[in-house]
Amino acid sequence: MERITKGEAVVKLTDVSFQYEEKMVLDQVAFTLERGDFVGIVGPNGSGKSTLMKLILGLLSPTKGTVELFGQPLSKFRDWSRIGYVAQQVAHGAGGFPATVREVVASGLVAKVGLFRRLKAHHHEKVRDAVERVGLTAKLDQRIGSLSGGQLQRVFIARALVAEPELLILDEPTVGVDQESIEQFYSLLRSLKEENGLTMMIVSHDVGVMTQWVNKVACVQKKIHFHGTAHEFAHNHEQILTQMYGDSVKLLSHHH
Ligand SMILES: Nc1ncnc2c1ncn2[C@@H]1O[C@H](COP(=O)(O)OP(=O)(O)OP(=O)(O)O)[C@@H](O)[C@H]1O
Repeated sequence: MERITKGEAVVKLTDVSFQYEEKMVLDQVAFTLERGDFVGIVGPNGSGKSTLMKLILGLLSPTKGTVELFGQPLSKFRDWSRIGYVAQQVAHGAGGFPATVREVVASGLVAKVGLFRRLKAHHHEKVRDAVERVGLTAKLDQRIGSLSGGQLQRVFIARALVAEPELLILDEPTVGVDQESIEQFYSLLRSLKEENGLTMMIVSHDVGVMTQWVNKVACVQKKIHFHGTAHEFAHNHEQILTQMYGDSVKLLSHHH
């Protein structure tokens, strides 16, 4: 598998518009994610963040414009194991589900192994390795219902990493995680990114914390209102957020 070198586009959206029936959700969006980026996506409720992710994951097709993944048009892209996805979780929604950490993480190999194939020894090795990378080796055979919100999120990260993706996409992964664990969570993401040479994209409403850990920020509300370094965002965030959210920007100020 040819790995793209730093600076090249892992994701490229050109002039992308998307509408659900009559409703225009994204309007002529240009967006590039370069290899090695850790991008935080910011925007109010209903501003099109999840839609942007679904377009990148191939779950939706643009009404207009083109999406390219690893230099290939979406229609030709096949190797989805290059992209890991951590879906939005309902807090502790998986609590009653009687699967162990090992089983949940192994389910991340479906794209590689096939749904009904038996896992081989080297697959079990990958599962143990992914669990170790998120620091949950001691919980390998515990049921996920017994874990805290923060631990559960790490299980989902391990599941997304087990197939060794190059791009990891996370949709509001800190919902249901307590404030103290959120910092640990971002710290883990950053070290996973560095150790594995990952490109990452994260949507989160905890803007104040998130923007301290990412290196780029993109603000989405139908269009891309801002796309730059986290440093540039930090210097202009009041202006950028007021433009998007109005007065509620004050809600964020206690983080700074
Ligand atoms: N399947 C659908 N059919 C019709 N409209 C939809 C559908 N999914 C989303 N929408 C609408 O599209 C808009 C953008 O939704 P999207 O989920 O992308 O926003 P978001 O920024 O991720 O929001 P949130 O922060 O609340 O998760 C919203 O107005 C939403 O109501």
